[in-house]
Amino acid sequence: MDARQLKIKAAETALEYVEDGMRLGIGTGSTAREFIALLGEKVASGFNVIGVPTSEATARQCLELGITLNSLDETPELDLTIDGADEIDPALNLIKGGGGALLREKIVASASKAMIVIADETKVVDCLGAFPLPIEVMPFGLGATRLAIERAASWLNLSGSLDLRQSGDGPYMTDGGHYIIDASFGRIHDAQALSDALNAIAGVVEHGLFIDIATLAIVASDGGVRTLKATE
Ligand SMILES: O=C(CO)[C@H](O)[C@H](O)COP(=O)(O)O
Repeated sequence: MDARQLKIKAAETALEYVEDGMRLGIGTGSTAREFIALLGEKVASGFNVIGVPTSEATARQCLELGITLNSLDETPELDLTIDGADEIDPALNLIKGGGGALLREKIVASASKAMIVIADETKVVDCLGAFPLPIEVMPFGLGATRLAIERAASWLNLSGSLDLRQSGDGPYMTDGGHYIIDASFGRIHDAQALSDALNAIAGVVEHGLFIDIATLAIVASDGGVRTLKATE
């Protein structure tokens, strides 16, 4: 199976967890896009959900498919969020934000009773960090924030390049009007400590470490689809 077929397989399985009438957080990225396409087919046949999108791109796709959308102001508590991930560790801690939507993704997933991650097998790792960690930062004070990130990382014996994500002629801009720094720290042995250190930096808006948020992962490979539950 090619990569797209694996994403569709994971998305199909995730759809089985969506019940009629659910308030649903809807993720961003190429795997989430396959899920939204399938959800759209179900909605077209009379199934009802209230979706809360995690990005403008997801909102556009949902609206094209006739999926009802609300904001988190209108619907502040969600039953379930379904989203992709860049890495998944055995405790179901994640790196997210490869698609640039990590802030809204974390807000939406945190407002949900459960979060199901959909992915192909390549996203499953023993230890987070091969994928550069996206860190969403304020454009104001970028140099100072970058230095603070470097220092915070070095206290945790982490180092590596901090690359300002680019798009076209300039820095990539998130839906929230922020920049993203992709931090290549390598293996992150203590994700909680790094999360705490990054959250303490004034110019950091959010980062792509999702700790204790995902409740289930649906992972597709050539051998079939398996579900992973968090291990302590
Ligand atoms: O976090 C994300 C977007 O911010 C995506 O869920 C993540 O990048 C995975 O994307 P894909 O399904 O395209 O591999």
